[in-house]
Amino acid sequence: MNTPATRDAFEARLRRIGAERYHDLHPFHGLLHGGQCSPDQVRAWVINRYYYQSRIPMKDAAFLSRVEDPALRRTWRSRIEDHDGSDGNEGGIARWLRLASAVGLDPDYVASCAGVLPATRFAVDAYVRFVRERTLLEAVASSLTELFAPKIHAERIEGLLRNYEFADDSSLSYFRKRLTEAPKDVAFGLAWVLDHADTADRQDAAADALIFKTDVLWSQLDALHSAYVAPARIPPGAWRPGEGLALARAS
Ligand SMILES: O=C(O)c1cc(C(=O)O)c2c(n1)C(=O)C(=O)c1cc(C(=O)O)[nH]c1-2
Repeated sequence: MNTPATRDAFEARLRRIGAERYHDLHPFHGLLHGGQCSPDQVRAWVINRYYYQSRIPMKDAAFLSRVEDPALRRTWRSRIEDHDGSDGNEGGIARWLRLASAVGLDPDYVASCAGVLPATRFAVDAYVRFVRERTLLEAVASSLTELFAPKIHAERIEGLLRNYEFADDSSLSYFRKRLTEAPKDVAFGLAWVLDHADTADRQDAAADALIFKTDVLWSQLDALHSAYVAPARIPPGAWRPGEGLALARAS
């Protein structure tokens, strides 16, 4: 049997996956953060990314339903509240819909998930299914893309504020809040994975789960780029510019 890598070497392997494959490297993020997206391209991103946001608490609920350890459940359940809200905290989904309004979309339209690209659905649904069906180690490891998220959230806040009129403290509050939520989640998740990936096979499985998750994120941006960046190829049934606008702006 292969001997496992040391804790430090294994952590370095996970971080290398992020350095090579995380979606901060995707050209669509370059366009978005650099101010080169049209209002409709920003809207398409907001609509499709909402689908990811809306499924995150569902995948965390799927995870919780499989955990037998009350201590692990107690720690993990705050992830659901971070998105769904709780007393005194409006939650990430409501904050995302504030962003939708700020870019001129009807939040009810966005929340309906009508117009989400088929490939976005396939990728995101695959993530929920992965967490429901694979080992707990693979499920936790797949959330570790969040190791790399604070950097992209900080870049996004800075880039959107600099380049787009809709961007202000209210419309970007989702990302500002994630800057404190994500590090707490991921510190726990990383320690848990390092503790539980105690054989070479388990380390390989955890690394593969993280790679799978980088693919889930990358595919969503591929779908957006293909549909909405010239030469745009919007699939049948997906959002078309002019649809789902807030009434005041549509007239
Ligand atoms: O904006 C981003 O690039 C980004 C990436 C990720 C991620 O790496 O999966 C998450 C988020 N944001 C995020 O806001 C979020 O709540 C979140 C939860 C999770 C997860 O897998 O449980 N990832 C992410």
